[in-house]
Amino acid sequence: GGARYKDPTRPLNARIDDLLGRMTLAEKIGQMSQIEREKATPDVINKYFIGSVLSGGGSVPAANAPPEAWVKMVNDMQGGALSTRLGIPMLYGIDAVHGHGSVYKATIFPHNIGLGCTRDPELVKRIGAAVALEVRATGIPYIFAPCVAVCRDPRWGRCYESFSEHPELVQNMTSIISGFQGEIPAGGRKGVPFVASGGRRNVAACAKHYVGDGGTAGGINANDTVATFHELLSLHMPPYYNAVIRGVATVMVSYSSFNGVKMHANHFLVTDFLKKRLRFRGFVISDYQGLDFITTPEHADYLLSIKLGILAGIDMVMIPFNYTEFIDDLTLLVQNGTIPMSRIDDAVRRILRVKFTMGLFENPYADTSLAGELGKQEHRDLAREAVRKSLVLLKNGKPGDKPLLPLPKKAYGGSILVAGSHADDLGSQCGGWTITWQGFTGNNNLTAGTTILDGIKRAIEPAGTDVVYAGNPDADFVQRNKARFDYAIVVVGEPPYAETFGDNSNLTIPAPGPDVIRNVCGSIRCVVVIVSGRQLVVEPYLDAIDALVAAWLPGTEGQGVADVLFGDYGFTGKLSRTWFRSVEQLPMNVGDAHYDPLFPFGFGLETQPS
Ligand SMILES: OC[C@@H]1[C@@H](O)[C@H](O)[C@@H](O)c2nc(-c3ccccc3)cn21
Repeated sequence: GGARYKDPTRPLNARIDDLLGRMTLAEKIGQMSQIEREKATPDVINKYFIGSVLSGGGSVPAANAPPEAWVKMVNDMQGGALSTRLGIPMLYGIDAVHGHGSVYKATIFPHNIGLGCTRDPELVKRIGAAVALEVRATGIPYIFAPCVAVCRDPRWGRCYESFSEHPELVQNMTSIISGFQGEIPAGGRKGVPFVASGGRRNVAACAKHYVGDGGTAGGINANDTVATFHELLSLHMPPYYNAVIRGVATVMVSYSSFNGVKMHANHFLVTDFLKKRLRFRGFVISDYQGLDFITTPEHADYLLSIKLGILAGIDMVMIPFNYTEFIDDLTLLVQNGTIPMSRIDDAVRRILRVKFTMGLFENPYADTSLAGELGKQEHRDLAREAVRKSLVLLKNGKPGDKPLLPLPKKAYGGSILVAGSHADDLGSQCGGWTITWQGFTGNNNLTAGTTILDGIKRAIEPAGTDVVYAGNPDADFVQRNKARFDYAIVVVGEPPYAETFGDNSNLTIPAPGPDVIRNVCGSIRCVVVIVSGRQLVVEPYLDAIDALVAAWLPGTEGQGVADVLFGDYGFTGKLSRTWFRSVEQLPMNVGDAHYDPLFPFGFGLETQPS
């Protein structure tokens, strides 16, 4: 009958050995190449034996593309791969880091900083399973998630992608991997790549960014993590222990350096530690142009970059555009003996192991049968539950006052005031990695969701109470009207950002937030809700504020904020990060010898459902 590797009844390693033994160098190097979808025509995939394709942030087949369009795009590319001599299926990857963020009408869940505040690994696992279904709805089998960074400095632009500053909390949240990929069956082998259900309702995951991405000096993105090996192992490595045991299929290398050595060129940490000591058996993927950035300036010596990266132990390269240069240079390096064939074979073996294990050979094509999973109400309800559990109540009533929260749903003075830009801004409440790489602001129809203001209006009992919204009320407006309002809800915060665009050394609430707080809270009992990717400077305003809530980046289900503000549910969230008094204290993390926080790690007031 057909070639042994095509026979799913044969042992995994027999299939790998049979296929590897048939492959030319060009076919092997093709498997190690991941290109951007803009370049990935069926012909290019066929001609260069391309093994993987990605969507970078915001790279979509069309604006507001429905699931069917995604499925068609992925399947057309797959046709190019399956028509090669050996018919090895290609693997399509995308960043689904808080839901299927690039896709129109996907459910957008709270970013990881908020999920860490839920302290609920089971909830987070359920989120992983829901995200996997929404990703599969679009025909995609692989995601560049979860980020398991241990962010040690909130000045880092990616701190919201980190579950916590505390390694143990991040370790607990690796349960999301078992949601994405499926749970290893009882008695099943741990520590080997695992994707359940024959790759129909689960996706291959990616623990990132290996290692120490959250520990860079000053929180400067992609910079240098200066630490002892012991500090690295105790602070940044622990989530990878859990990820490997849970069968994570892939690991992505960090742009950052460890004590001045680029992680993308770090043979000791990638090969000796991750592959040998931790016995990681999946494949290691570079970050986007990660090889180019090994040199300064980037791409200054691509042959050297490839040599260092591949010899360090990188198996798949997120090139992602100039694939002919990569393929030609790697071919040259193998043919002149710089890179031994054994290294190439190890890389290809790992890639094939993941593709066989996840059922990609048996199910290379997607279908539209799961289209209804995208943005399904059950997933939105799950996201709303996550929003409720992620909010942290930091203050509830001034000294001597009775608590302000939960708020009454009726205002006996006739009105309540909602103020602040972030009350009515779906894009800002979602944050980065939403529809585009950097995210968006406003309520345009770029995706579907419920703003915090929408949620407040639905919670308020219609009769006899009107909700007045003012994005940026001045002192005069408040003075003239304050008697009308029983209380005010002030929602301020950060604009969306991603990666280096989020690096920030002052962490002040962006204007006009502080003015809105002062104008409103100076005259009306107020609860301030902060929508942000991290802790911000609040101490100067704290005395004027009656109640303070950290909402992080809640995503599309803004209703969850109203649920706890109005007491349908109690506040239960606990800080996943230390809330500093001032940025001069940073970095300052739980366990530090000198620890003088405004609100400590683990802090969170509770309220009872009313
Ligand atoms: O989207 C793919 C990966 C993602 O998985 C990584 O977490 C992230 O570090 C990343 N940055 C870029 C990227 C950075 C600058 C310009 C263009 C793209 C691309 N990517």
